Parts: sequence; C-alpha cells; structure tokens
Amino acid sequence: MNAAPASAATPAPVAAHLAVDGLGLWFGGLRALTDVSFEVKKGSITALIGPNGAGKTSLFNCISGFYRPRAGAIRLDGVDITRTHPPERAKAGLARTFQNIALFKGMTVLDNIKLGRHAHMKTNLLQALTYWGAARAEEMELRAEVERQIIDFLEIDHIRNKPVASLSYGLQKRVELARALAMRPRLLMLDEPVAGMNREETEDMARFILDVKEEWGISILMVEHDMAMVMDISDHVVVLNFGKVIAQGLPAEVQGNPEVAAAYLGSGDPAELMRRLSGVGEAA
Ligand SMILES: Nc1ncnc2c1ncn2[C@@H]1O[C@H](COP(=O)(O)OP(=O)(O)OP(=O)(O)O)[C@@H](O)[C@H]1O
Repeated sequence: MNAAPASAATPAPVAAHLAVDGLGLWFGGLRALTDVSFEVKKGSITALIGPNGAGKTSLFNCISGFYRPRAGAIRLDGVDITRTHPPERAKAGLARTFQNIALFKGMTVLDNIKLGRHAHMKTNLLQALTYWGAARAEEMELRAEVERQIIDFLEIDHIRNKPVASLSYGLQKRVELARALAMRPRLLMLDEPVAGMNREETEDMARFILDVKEEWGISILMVEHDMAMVMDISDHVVVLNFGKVIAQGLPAEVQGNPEVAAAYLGSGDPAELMRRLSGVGEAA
C-alpha cells in the first residue's frame, strides 16, 4: 500500500493497538490460516466474521496464545507477543471470554470475578504467606474495586453472592464478561458474546460491550455470528473464509461486498445468508 505523504493538515493515524501480520497456522496437512493480517485500532470494536470453519476460533486462539502460529507476527502496542504464553499476554493486557462459558459454576459470582483480578495481584503466594498483612490489605482493596466498579457497571449487584450455576444463561455470560474486565485488559477478546441469547439478553450485552469501549476505553475484538449485533456496534469488520481474509472495512462496506455474500452462499442456505448479512431474524 502506498502511504500518502504526511502534511500538517493530515490527521495523525490512529495507532494499531493489536496488529496481526501475515499469520499462518497448520493442523497437520490442513491449512487453517493463511497470511492473515488486520489491525484493531485503539478504542474500537473489531468483529471477526465468516462461515463455519473459516478459522475464526483458530485465529482467536493464536492471538490469546493457545495456538502457536507457524508464520507471521502478533503485536500488542508494537510489542511482539507471538511467542509469549497466555499468562504473559494477560499481563500485557489481553483478556478473553470463551464460546462455551468457562466459569466455576459452584462458586459465587463475586468469587469468579475475583479470580480474574488475581492475574494482576502484586502479592505472590510466598509473599502472601510472609506478609499476610500486605496480602490482606491488597485483598480488601481488590474487593472494594471489584464491587464498586465492575459489579455496578454490569448491574449484577443483586446476584453477587449467588452460585453461577443458579443463574440464567444471559447472566452467566455477563459474569464471564465481568471476570474478563477484572483482569483490567487493554484489549478484550469476546468469543461469541451473544450466542444462545434471546433478543433482550442480546441487546443488553451489546449495550455493555459498547459501554466497555466508550466508558472504559477498552478495545474489543469479537467473534460473533449475530450479524445484526455485529453491524450495529462494530467499527471495523474482518471477514475470514477458508482461513484467509477476504474482506475488511466498515460494516456497511462488508455487507455490500459480493465476495462476502459468495462466501456465505458457499457455506449453506442462500436465504439464511441474506438473513445473516442483513441482520434480519438474528438472535430471535
Ligand atoms: N484442533 C484442531 N485440529 C485440527 N483441525 C482443526 C482444529 N481446530 C480447528 N480445526 C480446523 O481448522 C479449520 C478452522 O476451524 P475454526 O474452528 O477455527 O473455524 P471457525 O471459523 O471458528 O468455525 P465456527 O464458526 O464453526 O466456530 C476447520 O477446518 C477446522 O476443522
């Protein structure tokens, strides 16, 4: 791409928060990702879409460190994190939720959320044993912070002491978001945040995701099949098909892209395609 010459009138480009550059991933002989490149700008919502088997989860797993790509690089604020392990990425500011809720179902909402924050606690186990007072003070500080900010923000105060297993699916997804927020991420990765939700739960979650971006200044990368929600709240949409980026841009640009339509057509029912791309009938 040719860069335009900078001038005093040219606004400074928005820094790429996350930059994925030329990523390649193989499973044995299967090429799951080929030369995948895109960026997540600071303070934006980027959606990753594509038909089933397109490579979205594989890409998510590369970014969060569960898979090691064979080619390419992943940079967070310019720092190469391609070879780092998931806990190091968490410390660098990455947090994620999972397609299938990954909470401790027998524990309370509050305890689940606190587990997220523990990723960043200053006091390690040895220090905690030696300096119990400091650990205790930090624990209290943590509790106050968790209670005040995240629980209030996500409107889950009334269920804070309930076991997760007793909650509706929509509330469990909200608790998972709360736990990810407790990790104090700079980039939050959401894997199908509204999958399986009814319309009301979907609208609530979409509002929370927007607020996470706008009020907390956290950048978001999400995989989602609910096109109405994707087109509604995303700033940038990246489309994968057979492990390759086939289109990216503003939601409206992607919606009108014939290659995107063809990709979804090739994957199944044309009527379903039109519903998906127009966002009609999703998340009923
Ligand atoms: N652990 C694995 N071992 C072997 N092949 C895999 C593995 N995980 C994914 N694949 C294959 O890699 C390709 C991409 O799968 P992936 O799950 O990333 O797609 P996806 O876009 O997330 O699909 P969906 O929307 O159905 O979740 C598929 O062909 C899939 O069968």
